[in-house]
Amino acid sequence: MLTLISFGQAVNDTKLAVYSPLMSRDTYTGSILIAVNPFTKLPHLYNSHMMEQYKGVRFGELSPHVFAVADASYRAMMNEGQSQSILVSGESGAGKTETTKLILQYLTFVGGRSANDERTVEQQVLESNPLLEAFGNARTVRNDNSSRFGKFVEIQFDASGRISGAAIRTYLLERSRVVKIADCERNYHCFYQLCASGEDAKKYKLGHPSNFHYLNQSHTYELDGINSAEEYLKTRRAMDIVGISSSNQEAIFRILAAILHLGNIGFSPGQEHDSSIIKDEKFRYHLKEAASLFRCDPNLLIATLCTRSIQTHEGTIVKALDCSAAVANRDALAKTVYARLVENINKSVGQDPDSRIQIGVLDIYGFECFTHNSFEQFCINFANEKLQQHFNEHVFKMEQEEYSMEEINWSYIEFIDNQDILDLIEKKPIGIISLLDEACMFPKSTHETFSTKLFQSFKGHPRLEKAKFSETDFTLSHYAGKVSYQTEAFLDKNRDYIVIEHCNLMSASKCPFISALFPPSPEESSRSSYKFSSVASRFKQQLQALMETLNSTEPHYIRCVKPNSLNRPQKFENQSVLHQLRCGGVLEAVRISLAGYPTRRTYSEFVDRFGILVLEFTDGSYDEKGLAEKVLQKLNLENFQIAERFNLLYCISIKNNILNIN
Ligand SMILES: Nc1ncnc2c1ncn2[C@@H]1O[C@H](COP(=O)(O)OP(=O)(O)OP(=O)(O)O)[C@@H](O)[C@H]1O
Repeated sequence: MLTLISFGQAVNDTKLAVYSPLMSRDTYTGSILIAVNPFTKLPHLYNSHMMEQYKGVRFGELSPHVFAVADASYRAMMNEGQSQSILVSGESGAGKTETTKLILQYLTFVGGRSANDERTVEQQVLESNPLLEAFGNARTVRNDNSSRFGKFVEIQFDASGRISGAAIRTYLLERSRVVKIADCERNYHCFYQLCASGEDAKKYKLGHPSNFHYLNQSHTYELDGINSAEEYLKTRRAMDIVGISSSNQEAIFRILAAILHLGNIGFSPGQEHDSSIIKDEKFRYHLKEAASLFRCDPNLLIATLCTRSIQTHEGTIVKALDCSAAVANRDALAKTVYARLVENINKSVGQDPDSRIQIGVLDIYGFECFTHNSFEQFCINFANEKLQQHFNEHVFKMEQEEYSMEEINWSYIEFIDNQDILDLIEKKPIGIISLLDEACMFPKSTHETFSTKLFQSFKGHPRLEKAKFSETDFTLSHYAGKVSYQTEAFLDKNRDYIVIEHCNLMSASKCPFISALFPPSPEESSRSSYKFSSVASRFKQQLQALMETLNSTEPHYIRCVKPNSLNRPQKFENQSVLHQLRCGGVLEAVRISLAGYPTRRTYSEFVDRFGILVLEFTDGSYDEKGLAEKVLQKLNLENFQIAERFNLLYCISIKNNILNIN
C-alpha cells in the first residue's frame, strides 16, 4: 500500500498538494513522506510539545510530519516485534541530515529513560551526530554542512522498547577532500575546529588554517554563523558523552594535527635519478612535527614517503620515488590515516549485542546528474538504483500483492524494473565494476582501453551508450534519467592502494591508539608493496550488506526536497522539485497508486466518518458493511471495491476526493 503525504508549509501552495493526503491505515509499509526543506528555523514544529502530540497517534491522523513517520516505525516495531528502517534520501542540501537528526530526537524521546545522567545511551546516540558531522561533513558549493558520506544509524532497543545501543555504518567517505579542496569549499570541519582551539592548537604547533596546504587551497576558512572554537568544544563534549576516553581524544586530535603537518612536507629532486628528498629546513620542520605527533620514527617516515619496496625473485629492492610520486604517496598516507580514524570514531557508540529489534535510519545521497559526472556520481547513482529496486519491491510489489490477496479486481500495472541496469553495473565476471577493476589491475590500462572494452562488451545494451562528442564517456539510462559519465579519472579514483609501508609505519607507532588503527595484516605474497583494493567493489559489498539489512526490516520512506537552489525560505522552483520527485521514484509511486485504489478505509472508519450522510439507515438494521454500501450508493460513487477479507473498502481517491475531506 502507498501513502503519499506532503510536508512543509511551502508545499501547500503548489500543485503537489493535490496528492496529499491520499490515504491512511494502520499499516505503514510503503508510506512516503515528502519533507520540503523550509530553509528557516521552525523550532515550534520540532519541540517536545510537538513530539508529545505525535506520540502514539494513528498515522495520518495529524498533519504530515517527520515525527509521524518516526512514531509509526516505533509503534510498528513494538506491536509486530519487527525491525524497521527509515530511508531518507534527496539531493545535497535537501535536508537529509536535519531530518535524520529529528528522527533520532524523536526515537530518543519515546525510547529514552528519564535519567539525569548525561551519558545515557540515548544521549550517546544524539551526541554521535555532532561527532560524525565534525569528521564527516564539510562545506561544499551546495551546502555549508554537507555530509561527505552515507550513513546508516541503527538504534537498538530492548524488549520493553527502551534504547539499549546504537551502531553506525558509513559508506563512501570522500577521502580525496582530506588532501584536495575545490574553490569555495572546505576540508572536514574538525580541522578548522582544531586550528581554532587555542591551547590545543598551540600544543600541536598549529595556527591559522591558511598556513596549511590541506586547508588553504580554496582560501575559504570561515562558515557563516559558525564559530569554530565553540564547535571544537561541542565536539569535545560529544566525545565525552559518547564515551571516548580523554587519552583517545588526545590521540584523535594529535592525528589531525599530524595530517596537517604531513601535508606541508614538500620534496625536491634527490641526487639519484628520479629520486626525491625533503626540500629544505622548513619542510623538515613539518616532517619532524608530523613524525612526533604520529609517535613514529622520523627516518622511517622519510623512507616511507620517498621510496617504495618491490619484491623480486632475488629479494626486496627499494625503489626511489620522484617528487610527484612522493607527493602522491604523502597524500595517500594522509587519506588512509584519516579514513581509518573516522571508521574508528564511528564505532565508538556503544552497541547492544543482545538487542533483537532495531530502527535503522539511512541518510544517503540522492541521485546525482551534473554537467560533469565522474566516478563518485557513478557510485552514488549505483546506490540509488539499488535503493530504487528496494523501493519497487517493497512499495509496488506489495501494493499488487495486497490487491491479489484481498481479491480486488485490478489490472496489473507494470513498474519499471531496474534489474537490467544493476546487472550491467555489478554482475560478475562482466559488468562495469568488474571491467573497471580489471583495468585497474593492469598497469598499462588507460581510461581509453577501459571504455573500449566496455563498449565492446555491451554493444547494443539498451541501458548503455557512447556519450555524444566523446570516444570514452559513457551514458547510462538510469531509472531517474540519462547520465553521461566522464571516465578520465575512473581508474585513479577506483584504485585504493593499501601501501604496506604505510601500514608498517603506523603499526609501529608508539601511540597505542594509532597502532591499533593499523592492525597487522596477514602476509600476502605480492611483487609490489602497493596492493590494489577496489573502491567500487568494496562499495558494492557494503551495499549488498545494507540491502540484506533493509530487506529484513519494514521500510518507511522520506524524500527530502530542496525547494530552490538559492537555499531561501518561501521560494519554490516547480521544475526542480518535480525533477527531484521523479528521481526519488515518487512520481512513479503516484502513478502506480492512482492506477489502483489509493484510498482505503475499514468499514468502521468509513461509517464513523460518513455515516452522517445516511442517518436514516442507522437504526441498527444494517451492519457497518451495509451502511458503507448505502453511503456509496447515496453518493453515486462507482470506483470502489469492497474487500471481504480485512473488512476494507478500496476507493479511487482522485475521483472520490470527497473521501479525503476531513
Ligand atoms: N527541517 C529543517 N528546518 C530548518 N532548516 C533546515 C531543515 N532541514 C534542512 N535545513 C537547512 O538546510 C541545510 C541543509 O540541510 P542538510 O545538511 O540536512 O542537507 P543534506 O540533504 O543532508 O545535504 P548533504 O547531502 O549535502 O549532506 C541545513 O544546514 C539547514 O540550514
